[in-house]
Amino acid sequence: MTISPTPILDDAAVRVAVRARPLLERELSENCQECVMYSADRSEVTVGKERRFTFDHVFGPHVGQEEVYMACVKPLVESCIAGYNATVLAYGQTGSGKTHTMGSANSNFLQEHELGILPRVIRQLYKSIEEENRAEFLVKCSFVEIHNEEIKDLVHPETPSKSIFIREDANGDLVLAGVREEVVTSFEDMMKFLEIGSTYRTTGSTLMNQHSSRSHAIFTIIVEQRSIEESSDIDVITAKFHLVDLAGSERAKRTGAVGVRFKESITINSGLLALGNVISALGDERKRGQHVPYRQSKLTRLLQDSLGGNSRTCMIACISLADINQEETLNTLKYANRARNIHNKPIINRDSRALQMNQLRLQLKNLQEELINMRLREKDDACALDCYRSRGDDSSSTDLTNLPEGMSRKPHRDNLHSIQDLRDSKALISKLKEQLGVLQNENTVYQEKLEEISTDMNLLLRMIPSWETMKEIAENPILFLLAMAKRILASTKEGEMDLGVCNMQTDCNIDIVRNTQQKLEFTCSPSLSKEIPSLNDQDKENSPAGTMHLSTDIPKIIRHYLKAIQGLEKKLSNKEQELREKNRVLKDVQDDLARDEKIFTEKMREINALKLLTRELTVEKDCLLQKIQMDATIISDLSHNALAKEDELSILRASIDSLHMQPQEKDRNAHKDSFLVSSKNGHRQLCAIFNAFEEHQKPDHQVRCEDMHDLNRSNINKQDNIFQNELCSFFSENQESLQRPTAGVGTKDLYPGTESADFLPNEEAGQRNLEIMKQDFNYVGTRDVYLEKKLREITQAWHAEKQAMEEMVQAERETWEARSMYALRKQEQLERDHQALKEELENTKSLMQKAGLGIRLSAHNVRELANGDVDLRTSITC
Ligand SMILES: Nc1ncnc2c1ncn2[C@@H]1O[C@H](COP(=O)(O)OP(=O)(O)OP(=O)(O)O)[C@@H](O)[C@H]1O
Repeated sequence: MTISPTPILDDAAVRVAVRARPLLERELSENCQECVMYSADRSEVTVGKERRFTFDHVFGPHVGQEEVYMACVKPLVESCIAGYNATVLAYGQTGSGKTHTMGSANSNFLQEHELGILPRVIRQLYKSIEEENRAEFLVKCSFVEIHNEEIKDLVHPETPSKSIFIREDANGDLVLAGVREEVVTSFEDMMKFLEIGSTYRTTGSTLMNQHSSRSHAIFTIIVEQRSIEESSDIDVITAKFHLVDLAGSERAKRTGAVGVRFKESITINSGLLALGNVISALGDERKRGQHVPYRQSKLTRLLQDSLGGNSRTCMIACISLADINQEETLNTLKYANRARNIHNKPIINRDSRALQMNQLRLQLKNLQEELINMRLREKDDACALDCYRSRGDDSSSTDLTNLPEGMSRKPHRDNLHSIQDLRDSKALISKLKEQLGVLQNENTVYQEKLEEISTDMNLLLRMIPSWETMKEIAENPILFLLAMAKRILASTKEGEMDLGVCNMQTDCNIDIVRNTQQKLEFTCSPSLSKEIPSLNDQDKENSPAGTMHLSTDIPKIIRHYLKAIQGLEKKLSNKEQELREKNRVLKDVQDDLARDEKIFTEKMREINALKLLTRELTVEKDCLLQKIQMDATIISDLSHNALAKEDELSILRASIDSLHMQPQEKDRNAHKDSFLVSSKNGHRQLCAIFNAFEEHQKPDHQVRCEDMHDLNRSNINKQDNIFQNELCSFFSENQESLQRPTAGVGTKDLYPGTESADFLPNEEAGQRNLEIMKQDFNYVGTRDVYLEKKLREITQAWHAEKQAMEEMVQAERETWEARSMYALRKQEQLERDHQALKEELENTKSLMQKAGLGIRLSAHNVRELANGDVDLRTSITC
């Protein structure tokens, strides 16, 4: 297997890469400019002029899919094969290239260089599995989306969202209950799953992206591997690889989201906001150790391990280069920058039971090796003795110089001892052989017991969820558990005691045991002293064969017993350590219980606070409803007014049309309004005055036509042609300056009281004439001009009023929408919080229940231990 034994990686920080996509055609046609720059070493990115950020990788618009994959994701696939969880997360504004980068859409029609991360991961995974010949693999996958805070199984779309829950399993890992994980055996099959899932993914068209993903998509690959190597010390390893394509952050104004899209937009943004809160709680130094709000949304709960947990994680922040997106780009980079400070705790996910079995297997192997070594040694010794004997039976004439190498060359007396030693060794070897056999038996028995215990524990774990429904358990759960525990204890103890007796038979000389028993009683634990009497029963049968001569064997026996005592002391210290361990576990459980109680109280407080908030919100909602009602009335009044104005306008239009169509019908009697002049318009109005008077046929006034375009027609000062010529040229030269109040020509004659201005621009006189005329005329101008002006004024006023009204209606509508959305969001948030709290409460309750039982059981076992009734190995904790 390719697994390194190091449990925790040095580099546990979340790695962050930034990828900028090139300008799209739409952006080019809008003349967008690039507002992002990158450093040559591909580690820095600058937005606008000032904001500079550093990341693990910065990919410009011309970097291809392959390069992004190799730099960011390939190492994660490798570590997944090594047993670590991994996550790749694409984040960014809508239309910034997340789906393109992740390759989470259908890849069937793409060319090799266009393939995104997902197909490449799948390909590499199967390649690595094929190359790996030291383990067998089982690969499973699932594909889900979170849309409007609901989880959907994309591979099995018929699964109702309501039956999908996020849960913690017995190991504390998060699992998606209700989502079916498919076993997949080849690259092609997994690509098929990806294709099916992406077909069912919720997408929609917005102004910013024609194929916008409206949900967060999570593709999970689970790799289970089992060692097929004899020497391997780890048996089963499981790693999860999450590939997450988040929905894009967006502004409804820019995407043009209304109705369903608008609602989606709100849930997308609130999911991303919750993710942002988690990132800042984990990444902000000042917030270290504070509560991380993983439960704020389903997305954050699902990604709990990926951010701050057991996973190696890489975030790819996708950005757009276009200056119209500068603000969003800046926000994305700030978001990503915070994620860089998150430190995860990745570990290899080993199966603890498999590990235990492995250790037992290893123990067995060591014992077998020991046996082989002993046999070899025995062989050598026997060989040496034969050699020694073959040199003569008379021990006194033996040539000791020819003894085999390694044998004693001491004096004869010592040699006799050596022979005796050799015999003893032989006996010891055979005893050891027996002991080894017994140990092997013991090992087998242990394994069987262990399996029994794990079966019982599994049964127990399976039964816990249906705890309350089973009558006999519900009536007395503790009794039930104790009965089970006793059964296991009894069976294990039986084997244990038998084995203990065997051990002692082979280890000890019975006579000596009797002699030293008293001494041992002072030094050994109650359980040990309990073991020794059992030998007394045996010695009666065994003593003839087992008796030794104390006078000759004392040093050996003492050595032997010292060894036995050491062994027993070792056992004792092991048991003491186990006891300490149990006490520690007990204390932990008690602490856990206290903490759970505290959490429980806090949760109750939170629930009460939430209830209060619900009441307040209900009141607020009622107020909002009232306000909405009022707003609706205002809007309908305003619409009414607008309709009335519309009618008024159409009447006015009709009247002006009738004026234009039937000029002969003009009311000639309304002369007060019909021939008026504004001298502000210069000589043109002079004409208008005279025309008007001519038209009006005022017989008592001498009408003199003063049209300056036809001065020859004028009979004023006709005798003075020179003056006329001068006047003519004066008008043509001073067109501009005449656009000011000018004295009316001959107004003295035309209208009594006015004075002649002698055709010269005489502002004062003109003004005076005008004032005099205004006293009699409401309006100085012709009737048509007057009506048109009036209409213009009314229309303008109406338009202004209409615009104001529309703005008011719009403002009211926006407030109304905002209020409704706020109320909706609050309600949803509340429901979510409520649900999460309920779940947490359930968890806490069951934890407390379990912890309580654990304490009682542990306490029970500790008491038994103290009385020396039970071996710690058989004690059970929940
Ligand atoms: N690196 C790139 N090179 C070329 N084109 C790209 C690149 N990244 C994105 N695009 C193009 O930009 C458009 C939008 O990309 P994509 O749909 O992946 O955005 P998104 O971030 O997933 O948007 P949403 O959040 O709305 O789903 C697509 O047409 C895609 O082909």
